[in-house]
Amino acid sequence: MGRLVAIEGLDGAGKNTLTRAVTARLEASGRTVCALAFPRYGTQFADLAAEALRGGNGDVAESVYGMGLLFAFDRQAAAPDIRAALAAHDVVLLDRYAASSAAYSAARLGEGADGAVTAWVRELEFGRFGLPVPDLQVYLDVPVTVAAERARSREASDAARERDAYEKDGDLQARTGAVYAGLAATEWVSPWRVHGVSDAPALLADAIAALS
Ligand SMILES: Nc1ncnc2c1ncn2[C@@H]1O[C@H](COP(=O)(O)OP(=O)(O)O)[C@@H](O)[C@H]1O
Ligand SMILES: Cc1cn([C@H]2C[C@H](O)[C@@H](COP(=O)(O)OP(=O)(O)O)O2)c(=O)[nH]c1=O
Repeated sequence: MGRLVAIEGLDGAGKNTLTRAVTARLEASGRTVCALAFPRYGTQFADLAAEALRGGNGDVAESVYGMGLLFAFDRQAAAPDIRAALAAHDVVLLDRYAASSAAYSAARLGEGADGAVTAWVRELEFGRFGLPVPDLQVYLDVPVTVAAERARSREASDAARERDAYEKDGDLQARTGAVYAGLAATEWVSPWRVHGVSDAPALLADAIAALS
């Protein structure tokens, strides 16, 4: 049975880049790795959520809990794939997982890491839906200004990566970062590790290798 590790952080923090570096390092040490990313674009619930964040699907995006349901259904639909990946690999790396819903939803509502919506996400996804609990959650702690600049330059170089409503909202990103720090400090759902902006990916890969 593999170890489940979720990489969390702001838009443009470098989650995808870190996931690839950690995968390469773990594979070089002989471990098998499967990487999955949420939202799972190209599948129904993820596409509904992405459209909503770009002004589609009526007033869905106005509802914090409504968006939380779409992202949660996306993960519920992927649960069989996560379980299959855990059965076949040493490590399954997730680029965003339930904590993304907790952080962005609490930030939108002006709540903290210990507020009502983070408890709702936890109960919905790990209680009612029975999603696999991560062995480790990683907060990629990058200053909001750095993450925003990376997201902006990515948008400029790739038309397919036009920033959505959350990505364009600097205040929301700052509040989301604060909630993530709180989730990590209180070990929301399972153990957390904070990965700093100048920490080497190898540090994280070695910590993940030590889990198994
Ligand atoms: N450690 C880093 N140093 C400099 N640039 C980075 C670093 N990590 C990521 N980037 C760049 O920042 C942008 C966003 O990175 P990405 O991994 O796609 O972020 P995320 O998946 O968190 O949205 C990309 O253009 C990427 O090349
Ligand atoms: C997975 C997930 C994402 N989000 C938010 C974070 C992002 O602002 C947005 C889109 O996800 P993101 O990972 O940024 O996708 P992209 O590949 O377009 O960069 O959705 C949630 O609010 N809850 C979730 O459960």
